Amino acid sequence: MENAKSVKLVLEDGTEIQGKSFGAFTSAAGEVVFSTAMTGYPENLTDPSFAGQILVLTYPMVGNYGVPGEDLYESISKIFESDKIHVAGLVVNYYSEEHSHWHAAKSLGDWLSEYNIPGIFDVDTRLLTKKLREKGAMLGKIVAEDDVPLHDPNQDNLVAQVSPTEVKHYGSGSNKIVLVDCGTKTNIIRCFLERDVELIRVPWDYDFTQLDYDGLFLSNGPGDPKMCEATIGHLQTALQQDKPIFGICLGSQLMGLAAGGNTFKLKYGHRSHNQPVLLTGTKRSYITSQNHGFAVDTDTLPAEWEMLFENLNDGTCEGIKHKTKPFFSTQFHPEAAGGPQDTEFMFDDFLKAVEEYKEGK
Ligand SMILES: NC(=O)CC[C@H](N)C(=O)O
Repeated sequence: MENAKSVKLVLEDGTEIQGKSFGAFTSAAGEVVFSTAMTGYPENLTDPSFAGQILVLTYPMVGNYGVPGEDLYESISKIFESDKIHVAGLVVNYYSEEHSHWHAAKSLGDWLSEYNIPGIFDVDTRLLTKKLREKGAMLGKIVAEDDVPLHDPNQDNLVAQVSPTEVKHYGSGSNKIVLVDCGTKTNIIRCFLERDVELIRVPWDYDFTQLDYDGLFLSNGPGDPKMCEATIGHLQTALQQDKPIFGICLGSQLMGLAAGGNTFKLKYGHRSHNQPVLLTGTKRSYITSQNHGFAVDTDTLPAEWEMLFENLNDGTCEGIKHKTKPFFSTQFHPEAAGGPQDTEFMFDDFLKAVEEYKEGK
């Protein structure tokens, strides 16, 4: 892009990296995290779990397939993971303003501008990632004209900012599932609606314990799971019963906390489409899509709980399960979007548990 204005990326350790502006020419602060996924920027940027984060992409060329046009299905997006861009900023190496794809409606830069989100390109994102791997995720900011203070998004209740304020109903089916929306990705809703499910989507702090349902689902979401006290409280009531519960990512962390375990912040998190996980007690591994900065500390889980999946790169917890009740979770994203769909069977496993519960098994 000729004529691109200069902007810089500043990290909390004092590092300053000069680059060029695309998207909105504005300043923004957040937590600087990296993803090694090779594709999927329309999905990543709209994933509410990225709220408050400046996303660094290691894949060297970004923007070449543009951004698809909006398309709705059951009043939710068919394409995007929510109805807006959630990242605070985007850092790439080569930005391809010229895009080409049958479904592209606009360029990545124009899309970022629409939501007033700054992008910076001409940054050696692999070198930057090595730094983030050594020092851990850092606070940082993209600075255009006006400077902004550094800001730690993990001190905010980000879930309250991205969760809906109203209850919504979707689909029809024989299994009534309550989805606690802490910032759900729409592909989770799509995965349920492709199955025999009537979905009741409720806000993060809604008292779902009063509802009539067959199974409870806890969504992904941004920030520190310990901010979700209201959800954890309601969940503790649900854990006293026997109705199946399934959680993904933040949902897995909330299940761990409600069970009495602890969560901790990972050094730099897992964000990519090729994270290997091992199903506990087997030699079976799966390649999974991930986006998280916190994890359940398996050692703190009460005796009735155990680790369901383990990350094969660093041994951290990738899901938990109750030893006797149908409560289980994945730290990774079985709904993918983007990334491999190899673990989508987790939705079938959950619905099987729901049907067995209804049959009184
Ligand atoms: N994708 C998610 O749900 C992320 C959960 C949590 N905010 C974390 O970073 O660990």
